[in-house]
Amino acid sequence: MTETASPKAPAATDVVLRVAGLTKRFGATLALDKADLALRHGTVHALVGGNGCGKSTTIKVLAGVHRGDEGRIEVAGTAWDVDAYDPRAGRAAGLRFVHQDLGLFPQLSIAENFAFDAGYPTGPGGRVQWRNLHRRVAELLTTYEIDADPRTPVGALRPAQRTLVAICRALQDQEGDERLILILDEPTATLPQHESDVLLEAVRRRADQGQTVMMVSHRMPEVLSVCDDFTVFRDGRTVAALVGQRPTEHELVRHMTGAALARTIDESVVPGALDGDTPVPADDRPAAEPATAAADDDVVLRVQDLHGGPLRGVDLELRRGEIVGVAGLVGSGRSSLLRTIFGEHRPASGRVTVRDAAGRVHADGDPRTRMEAGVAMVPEDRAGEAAFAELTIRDNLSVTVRRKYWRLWGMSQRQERADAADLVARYGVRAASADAPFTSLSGGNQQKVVLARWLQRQPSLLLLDEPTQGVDVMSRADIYRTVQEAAAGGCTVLVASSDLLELCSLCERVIVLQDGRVAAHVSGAQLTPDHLTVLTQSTTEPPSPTLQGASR
Ligand SMILES: Nc1ncnc2c1ncn2[C@@H]1O[C@H](COP(=O)(O)OP(=O)(O)OP(=O)(O)O)[C@@H](O)[C@H]1O
Repeated sequence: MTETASPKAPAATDVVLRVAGLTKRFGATLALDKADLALRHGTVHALVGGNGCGKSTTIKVLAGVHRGDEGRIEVAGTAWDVDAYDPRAGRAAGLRFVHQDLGLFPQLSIAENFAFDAGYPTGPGGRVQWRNLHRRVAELLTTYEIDADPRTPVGALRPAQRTLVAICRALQDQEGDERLILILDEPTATLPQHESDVLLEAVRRRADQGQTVMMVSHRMPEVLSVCDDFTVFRDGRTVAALVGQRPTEHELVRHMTGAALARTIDESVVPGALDGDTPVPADDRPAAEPATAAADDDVVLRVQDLHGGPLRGVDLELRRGEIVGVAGLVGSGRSSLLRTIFGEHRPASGRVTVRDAAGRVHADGDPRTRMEAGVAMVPEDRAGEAAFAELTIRDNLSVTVRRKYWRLWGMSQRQERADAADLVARYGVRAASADAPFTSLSGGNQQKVVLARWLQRQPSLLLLDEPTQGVDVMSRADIYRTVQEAAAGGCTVLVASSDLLELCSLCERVIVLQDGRVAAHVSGAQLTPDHLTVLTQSTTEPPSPTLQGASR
């Protein structure tokens, strides 16, 4: 395969969705630059590329959220110039979308979520025919092999089940119609490994039965395991269309980055992070010393018998410069642990002490006092919780270090601008300029900005919740490198992640939470994704396989 692998054009009769020469500008930003895409009937198609390369914009043009500037769209034989494209006609021709936020109402039952979309069946006098609704939804759930009762609230479902319910709902009006084309925007971004496996198996089965699926994902191993065809975007252009081929992860990354940058990543400080392997041969890892062996003045974080929310008696000690991971299923208490340490949640009982850079020990506090003590926290929902959407990228970068720009005569905008430009370059933020609005950034680039903002504070304790969710494979290597450099400089890092490979790449040791308790400490040769998968799922896992008959 060459860098701009000349696309092996799918046979015209096979193609059920074709995007040709699609261009889209947002002001000065050229988001799509004559991009092409062709989906073959009955295949799973991966649309991949770095943050900000135009994947979501393509989906949004197809869904009618944005109007394209130039190009053509063809769905099931009907073609439009983009300025005449009507998303309702696209839908009538078979396009169906499941966006990352799923658009489900967690407090409503599965059946009500279906009815919300398609309407409630009613009888004489407009009364809702609940029995009909439940029967119809139960049939659909059976077809999709979702092992759940239509009366179950969506919020009680496991994550992969929720995504499957959203998929099933999107297809409900014409279930079984092979003309439907399902478009999934990062369906597995928030799912732990075993949950994404369940989802991907279901997607694969649908394609084997004739459904066409396109998915966007930053997780290379998973697209390689499930997809038939690959389209790679770079800077808004199609740089490779790989039809019926099995590229390697390195080949895909080379297309995404251009060969020169791919070489840099190959030599990244996280060997193996692109290979889907355990990064460092397990036997070569130094076994982590038990935390209790640490000299007292070396302990930066001490958590003692912590209770509150889902947490049930957590004990933990982190030494200066350590990177420690937190693994666990959704609901195991990962995020609550980080938030309680940061002072956002008040513990019911127990104690959290933090040692600042000057060696002073601070007992429980709120987020403000924690920040003063040198603690930084990057939450999971960065765009929603951690960013100032209405401000510029520069404002978002400088907001935590504003004091340093004050001079006798006022703010030094020049210094602030120079620092912002430096951070934008260092973290590979793809933006028209640092003065662009934060909301104009792609999802992955928003995350890079929030991370950059906190890391520049040079915290003594850094709490990271899902630090690379939605971040492209190239930037992920940059982020790992930055975190490791911070740790080498004395920063202590506690990182919660559902990406077990990430934990093994980044951490010296990992604690496994189950139902709010520390179920295991893992380090040295034991620290492998497979072993962590077993530990996170053992004993307290709810019993049901999500899909009846799913082979796992
Ligand atoms: N509403 C908007 N206003 C201005 N610029 C935008 C808007 N939406 C997207 N862009 C810009 O268009 C480019 C493509 O963004 P897009 O969201 O399509 O990328 P993406 O490939 O989906 O990225 P990610 O993987 O980070 O989600 C980016 O430079 C982004 O900043």
